[in-house]
Amino acid sequence: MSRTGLFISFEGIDGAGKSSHISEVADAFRAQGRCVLLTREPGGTPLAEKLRALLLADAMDPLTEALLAFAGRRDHLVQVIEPALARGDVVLCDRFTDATFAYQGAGRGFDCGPLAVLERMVQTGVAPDPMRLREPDLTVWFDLPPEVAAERLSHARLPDRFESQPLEFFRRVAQGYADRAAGAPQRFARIDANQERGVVWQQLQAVLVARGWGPGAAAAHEGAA
Ligand SMILES: Nc1ncnc2c1ncn2[C@@H]1O[C@H](COP(=O)(O)OP(=O)(O)OP(=O)(O)O)[C@@H](O)[C@H]1O
Ligand SMILES: Cc1cn([C@H]2C[C@H](O)[C@@H](COP(=O)(O)O)O2)c(=O)[nH]c1=O
Repeated sequence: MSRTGLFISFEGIDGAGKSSHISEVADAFRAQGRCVLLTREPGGTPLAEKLRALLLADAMDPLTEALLAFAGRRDHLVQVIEPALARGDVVLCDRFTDATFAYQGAGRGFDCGPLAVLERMVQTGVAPDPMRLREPDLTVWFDLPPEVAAERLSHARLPDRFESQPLEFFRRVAQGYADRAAGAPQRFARIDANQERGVVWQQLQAVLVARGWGPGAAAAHEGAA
């Protein structure tokens, strides 16, 4: 019996708590007998990981950032995400295209029109229906005030090129995510990330249950790939 692949992305400003919770979501799906692919953007393939290293370290203008992000995304979709979805796997991706709209669009102030053109070029021609725009089935948005995220990160690690940006940059990025969520309310689920870990996890579980992907949902995944 084949299963339908699921594509879930996790979004939010730096330090919002995505990475801390993705492995719990992976365990929840594995407990249902699902194969889970954990991946990330920028990155996810050898080529895209090289582009990630450039994006996070080298100075460049916003268009160059956007082009590198989308180039890596195309490779990631073709090499990793689409084959996993075709197998019926659950793909859990730490960031996807909403990050480009939030960081390069809202954060850097780059025009969203060309980003939307790139989104369509990069994310079509990969799914079984070549006209279909490949998007996550669900985007979990960790919403956290930038001040709280900065405080959390100050104890966590050395900042990269994005994490070193001022609070005002992250206020714009957060607004960018809010705008993306408002534009796709069925795809987005907002998590109040300004809660202790256990409460954040409870919210995540509630999102999975609401989508029919909670504990005991294995039978519901059976179907055409
Ligand atoms: N609910 C929470 N309460 C307090 N601290 C938290 C919570 N969740 C995560 N943290 C801590 O906040 C820091 C950032 O968390 P994490 O790395 O998961 O964020 P992230 O969204 O993946 O960030 P980035 O996108 O920059 O990688 C870590 O030190 C983590 O231990
Ligand atoms: C996909 C994507 C990411 N970014 C930024 C956002 C983060 O600051 C870094 C990735 O670091 P993380 O610790 O793995 O979250 O890259 C971006 O600016 N544009 C994008 O499209």
